[in-house]
Amino acid sequence: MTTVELRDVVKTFSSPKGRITAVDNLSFQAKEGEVLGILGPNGAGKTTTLRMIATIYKPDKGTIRVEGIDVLDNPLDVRKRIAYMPQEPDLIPSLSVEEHITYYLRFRGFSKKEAKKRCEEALKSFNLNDHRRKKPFQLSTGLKRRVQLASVLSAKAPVIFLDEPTTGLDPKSKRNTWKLIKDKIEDSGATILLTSHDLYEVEYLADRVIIINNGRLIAEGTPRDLRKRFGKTVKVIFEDPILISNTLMDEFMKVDGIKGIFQVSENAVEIKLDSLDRSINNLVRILASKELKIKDIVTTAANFEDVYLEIIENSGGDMG
Ligand SMILES: Nc1ncnc2c1ncn2[C@@H]1O[C@H](COP(=O)(O)OP(=O)(O)OP(=O)(O)O)[C@@H](O)[C@H]1O
Repeated sequence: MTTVELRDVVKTFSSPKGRITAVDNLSFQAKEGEVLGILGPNGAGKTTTLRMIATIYKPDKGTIRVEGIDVLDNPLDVRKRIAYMPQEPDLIPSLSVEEHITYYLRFRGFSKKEAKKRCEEALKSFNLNDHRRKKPFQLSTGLKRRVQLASVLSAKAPVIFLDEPTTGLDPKSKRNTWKLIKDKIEDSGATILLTSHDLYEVEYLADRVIIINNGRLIAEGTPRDLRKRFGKTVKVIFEDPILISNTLMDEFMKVDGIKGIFQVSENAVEIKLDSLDRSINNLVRILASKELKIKDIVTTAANFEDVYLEIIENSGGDMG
């Protein structure tokens, strides 16, 4: 079932330089139980989009629905369906861990009894029992994040925003937090909208990603699909050792679609193509014409970060 749906959404702001189009005819959907990564350089329009879904901003044009409810028709009902974990750990300094979780659940509309019960469950399942009476100043950044996650996830909202959930964490705490998020959201059934500049995080957590630049959707798919679609480097392994002389290099570089050639071992080269679909035939043709004995041609696994940067670059956009 579709939980979040945006159709042709436009949002403009006035600025000293005139009107800025922050979100430009954006359409996308997120399904129940899906983790949707929202990627894009600084200023791409991610926060504005999330704020419109959360009914903080009103779209100028287009429709946004959360569980079928239009954000303009019934903003309060939409808000009730969304739990938000902000970028900065926003724990209230005077509250202990257990007070914070209970307070958050009370604020989300749970009765005192239900909030207490859910808090106990959260303390147990997020391994926070030993820290339950500590105040934020006694907690590491990783633990503060865990308290935030415990609060947000125990509210059982159908839509959860995770805004840069591991910013400021060291690599080990980051990995622990990713694992925790993955474990806890797996059977929550919630739709998670995840924004992050950490491409490894997104690849690990997201089922699907959308990439936004200048307010527009420029790519959409699973991280794996995008890697396949945009990863354009092939490794050619020859039967015999080969030396890529300058003359041979020039000949390769003249072929339509070949953007670079690098010797990676005595019998292998990596070749960067401008499109895997279109250019592979030209590559095979030139290799055949040289009578080089080929052992194997493999698409090298493009790293998701390279793929992302390439997508942004191809969209003609500013890199942030
Ligand atoms: N309240 C506002 N008033 C005026 N302009 C705004 C406002 N909010 C955002 N903008 C502008 O809209 C554009 C999109 O900004 P937005 O914050 O949505 O980008 P973002 O993708 O979230 O960036 P980041 O990754 O840096 O958080 C930017 O040009 C920004 O300056």
